[in-house]
Amino acid sequence: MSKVYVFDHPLIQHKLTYIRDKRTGTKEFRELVDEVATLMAFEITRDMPLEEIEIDTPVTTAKTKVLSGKKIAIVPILRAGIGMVDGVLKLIPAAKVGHIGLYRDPETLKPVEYYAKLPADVEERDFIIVDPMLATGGSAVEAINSLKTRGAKNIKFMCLIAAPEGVQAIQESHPDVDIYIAALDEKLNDHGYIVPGLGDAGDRLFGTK
Ligand SMILES: O=P(O)(O)OC[C@H]1O[C@H](OP(=O)(O)OP(=O)(O)O)[C@H](O)[C@@H]1O
Ligand SMILES: O=c1cc[nH]c(=O)[nH]1
Ligand SMILES: [Mg+2]
Repeated sequence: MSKVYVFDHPLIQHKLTYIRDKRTGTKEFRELVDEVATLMAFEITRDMPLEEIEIDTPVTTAKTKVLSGKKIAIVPILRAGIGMVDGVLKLIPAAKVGHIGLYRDPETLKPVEYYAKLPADVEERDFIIVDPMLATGGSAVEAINSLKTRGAKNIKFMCLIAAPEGVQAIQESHPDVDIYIAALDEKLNDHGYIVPGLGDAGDRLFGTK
């Protein structure tokens, strides 16, 4: 069963309040999403493997630790996931970036894939899928399917706000994928929007509404 981690650090909660606020404009919304993505990346990398090396400090020789060079790929679900990429790259600058293009059909709420491009060495990489919203879970489940079909084995899913329905959908379809969220909201409304949520993440990021 997928584990669910809620990163409710005070800084994340504070920034999320302004992300949710409908008075927050595009520029500030984008900056805040970027900042929260960085803070979440700090938490999500806690289990990165280390190895011991020996170095000379100005005082003595010391055995100390460095990252053991695990290969990471960040995969935003287009469009809204793009808003989280740079924030994660600030902490994992050597990561490769793949893209999965999906939109949710407004009538059926089912995801429609229109693009996929991943790093060539898919099987050797650990993937972090990023998308601000996990609503019905249709897009996340489809993005994970898409990665697995192309050979990905180790996948994490990271979002800002999740609905219980979306968490359940990932857990049922992909119990090997752990879920990292900043807030678990109450429910979905009749249009499949998260309540209280933040509205349409893509539109708020890119100023398209
Ligand atoms: O869990 P679900 O019910 O599938 O909904 C979540 C998806 O909906 C939004 O994308 P949207 O379809 O609005 O596309 P956009 O990013 O291009 O705006 C969001 O960024 C997720 O990808
Ligand atoms: O609340 C929601 C649900 C899906 N997609 C969004 O951008 N917001
Ligand atoms: Mg959208």
